[in-house]
Amino acid sequence: MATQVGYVKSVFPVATTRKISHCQSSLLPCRIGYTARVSHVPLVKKVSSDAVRISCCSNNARESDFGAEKLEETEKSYSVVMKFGGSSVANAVRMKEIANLILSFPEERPIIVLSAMGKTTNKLLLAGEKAVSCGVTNADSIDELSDIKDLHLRTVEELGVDRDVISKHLEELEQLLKGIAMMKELTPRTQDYLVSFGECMSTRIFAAYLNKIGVKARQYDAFEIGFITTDDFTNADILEATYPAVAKRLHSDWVSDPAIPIVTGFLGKARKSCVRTTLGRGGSDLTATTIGKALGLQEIQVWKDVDGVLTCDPNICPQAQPVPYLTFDEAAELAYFGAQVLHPQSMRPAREGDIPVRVKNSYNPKASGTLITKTRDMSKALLTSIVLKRNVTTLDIVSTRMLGTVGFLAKVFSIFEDLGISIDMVATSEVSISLTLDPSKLWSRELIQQELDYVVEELEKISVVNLLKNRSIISLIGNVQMSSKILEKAFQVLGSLGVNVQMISQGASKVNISLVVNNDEAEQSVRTLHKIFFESGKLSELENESIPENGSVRALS
Ligand SMILES: Nc1ncnc2c1ncn2[C@@H]1O[C@H](COP(=O)(O)OP(=O)(O)O)[C@@H](O)[C@H]1O
Ligand SMILES: N[C@@H](CC(=O)OP(=O)(O)O)C(=O)O
Repeated sequence: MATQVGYVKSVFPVATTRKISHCQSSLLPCRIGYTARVSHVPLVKKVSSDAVRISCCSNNARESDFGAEKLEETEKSYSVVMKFGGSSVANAVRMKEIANLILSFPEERPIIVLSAMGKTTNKLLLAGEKAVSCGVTNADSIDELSDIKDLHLRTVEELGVDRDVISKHLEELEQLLKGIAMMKELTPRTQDYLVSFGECMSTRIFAAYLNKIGVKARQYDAFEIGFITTDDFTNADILEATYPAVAKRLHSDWVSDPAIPIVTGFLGKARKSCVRTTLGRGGSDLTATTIGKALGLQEIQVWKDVDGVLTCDPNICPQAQPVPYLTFDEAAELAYFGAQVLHPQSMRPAREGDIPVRVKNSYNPKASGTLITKTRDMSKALLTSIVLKRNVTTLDIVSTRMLGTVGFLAKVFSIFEDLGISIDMVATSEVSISLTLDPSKLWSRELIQQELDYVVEELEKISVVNLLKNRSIISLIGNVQMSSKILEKAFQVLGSLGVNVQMISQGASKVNISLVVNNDEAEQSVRTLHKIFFESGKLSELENESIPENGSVRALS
């Protein structure tokens, strides 16, 4: 395609060197009234008073090709989004530390995303369950409500901010629990409304504290600034309309009255019913990456209570080590297959916007953490991380009719589609399919036993079905180009433990090999695999290829 040079009346507030890939279409906020030099651009279309859509059809165009002629420092908008999880803002002391941490990066122009304080979300869920249960007639008797009130009022007091910033929320929360106790009804929709109080209060307290110490901050409820989601309460998906809406709102506020935005994580607004939704547990990570993509920021930072993404869940393997670099694909597989450290959907916006994600430890900011990017040097990589997903159900579906039959797989999958049950892993042969069902999607649904019975009933019309519960998926995240080496070692380890692998699948993502084993054998298997791959020498990298002999595997187990 021939290079074209044109001029539009706009300025991009975000100065990045992000590469715009071939024929990618980006919606970027800009300010009207400035002249920007635009090259390689066959199509520039104004879509609102302060945004243009650029369709770029050049292989090598970079965002800097679209830079403003004169972009003053003061005109630059945000550079980074920093998300702090519940453990990072658990009390007044932690909030003060987080404020200092933010201020220790004076060169950044951050947007802050916060989760609810400490275990507040769990307590709100428990309070809801108690309110709806028999025997509870009044919210006053729910201990979790008292704990939530104590924590938030104590924090306000210790930070020296006005308790008015949350007093209305605490009153409303009590009223809501009274209503639930009276009606004995707690729908997923009400549950989302109930848990939203956590983030609404943490952000108000923190914004008030920053203002008190002289740092201008502004609180935002995500459901008021354009986070539009599906109406799937408790696990809503972010809709495309979110990106321009959020960018427009945050950007125009910055232009008219600059202040650090403090945004509620985890929350959105249902497109159809217009009420509050939540993005699934741990959803504040997704809020952060959505903001990162919406504003085309330089970096997305998620601050946790561990030194980054680790080689394994530290609760299973206390020796787990931080992984310095990951690709979006690796991080997404790791999150999807059960590593609590990242929300399963959170990598999607970052990958689409090609924005680096840095996972850092708010308790140990000096630790370098994990940097997640589109690509990394995989030439020496073997294994990156081991992930365990427990309580998985597997189905073995055997049909003699599958041999040479058209449409058998389609029929099987349509049965799951009709019921909205998602499948994690699939392995097929000429006459059989084995698959695993996602436990988080499965067991949170009330009708599940009936639904499973129905699935089996439907499948039995065309096959012989064997349903097996209490299984676990061990996912080996790494360089699947080296799958023979990884599997050779993994099977040596599992064989020495007497563990029978019931199913194996190597996904198209090229970064994940998943193995199904019994629940009661899973943790020991993961611990031993971790010892062999990560603790005995550097087997996780190809540089040092000396694989221990069988004997040493046994010795370690
Ligand atoms: N592979 C892993 N790497 C890092 N942490 C993990 C991993 N698997 C599980 N975890 C757990 O995830 C926790 C951090 O995630 P989370 O609690 O959601 O953080 P936050 O609430 O700060 O966002 C860690 O404390 C750790 O126990
Ligand atoms: N507070 C919500 C959302 C969240 O992201 O929390 P955290 O960042 O603490 O995992 C939850 O507990 O699920």
